[in-house]
Amino acid sequence: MLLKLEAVEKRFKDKQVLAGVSFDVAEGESIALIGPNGAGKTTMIRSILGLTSIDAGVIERHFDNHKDVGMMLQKDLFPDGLRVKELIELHKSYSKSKVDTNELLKAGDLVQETRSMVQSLSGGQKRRLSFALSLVANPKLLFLDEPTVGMDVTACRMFWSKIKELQGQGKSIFVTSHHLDELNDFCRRFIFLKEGKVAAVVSKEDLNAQKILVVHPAQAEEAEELQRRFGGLVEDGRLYVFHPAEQSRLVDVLKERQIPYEERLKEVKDCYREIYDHYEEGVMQA
Ligand SMILES: Nc1ncnc2c1ncn2[C@@H]1O[C@H](COP(=O)(O)OP(=O)(O)OP(=O)(O)O)[C@@H](O)[C@H]1O
Repeated sequence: MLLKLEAVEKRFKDKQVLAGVSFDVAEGESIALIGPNGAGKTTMIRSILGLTSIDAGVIERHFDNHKDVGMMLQKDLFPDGLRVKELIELHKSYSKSKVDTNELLKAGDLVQETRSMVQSLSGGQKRRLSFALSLVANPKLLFLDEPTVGMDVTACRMFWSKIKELQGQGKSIFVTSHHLDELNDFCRRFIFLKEGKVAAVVSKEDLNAQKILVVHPAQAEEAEELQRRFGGLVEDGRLYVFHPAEQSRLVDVLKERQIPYEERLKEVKDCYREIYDHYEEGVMQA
């Protein structure tokens, strides 16, 4: 066990952000922390890292915060007046790291930017530099808070391929992102936060064992009528039905009425729909 949270609470003035959060993380696990804006994901990461105090509960850390942890926080804050390679070497000197600078430049896809001034980098390049810096100490545990914000498609692909390589080396990854497809592909366990509590913990195995039924009626009214009878969520004229018993009852009706539908494996975004009653990529509000 690498990390264990028990009944963790955090309040900002009269706002209860974490209201009794418990879960644990094993060595080598890749965990996604999911929730709408303001759900408390960053607060939880900052609490785990000891960057913010908690009001109640226990956080057991079976790792050394200085030696074992790499992190990409939401804001990329770098000192002025340094070139990319100089900043990497400065970080290496802090942690007495023996990791090859060229490997770090490659991990952040920054070989072309080696001599660029850090403040002249684009938003996506700064994110990639943060990622390279998170790997300086060859950490066994990585905290990545919305790592791919600002990265283009190629950079995202390279980033996740590097994450896969790190997973293969047995590193533990703890990541938040609003891009649920990325999390779906790369994480093994998904923790959903709602109203300060863990609303659900879902494993990849759980997802692979569950189906979702998506109904495409010609008329929105028909989707709503079916929702009243069989439950689920109507979104963009489609009906998503989550519960197996309701799904099989509904399929009979769909066949009878010749309404098109698809059955597919459940994905992280379907869990999001089920838990928060809505899902729209990139526009997730609490
Ligand atoms: N330092 C602070 N002082 C007061 N309130 C804060 C502070 N930090 C966070 N909050 C509040 O706590 C709540 C949770 O914020 P947090 O940043 O943890 O959410 P999040 O899930 O990471 O959101 P996002 O997806 O937008 O990054 C928000 O209502 C936020 O306004």
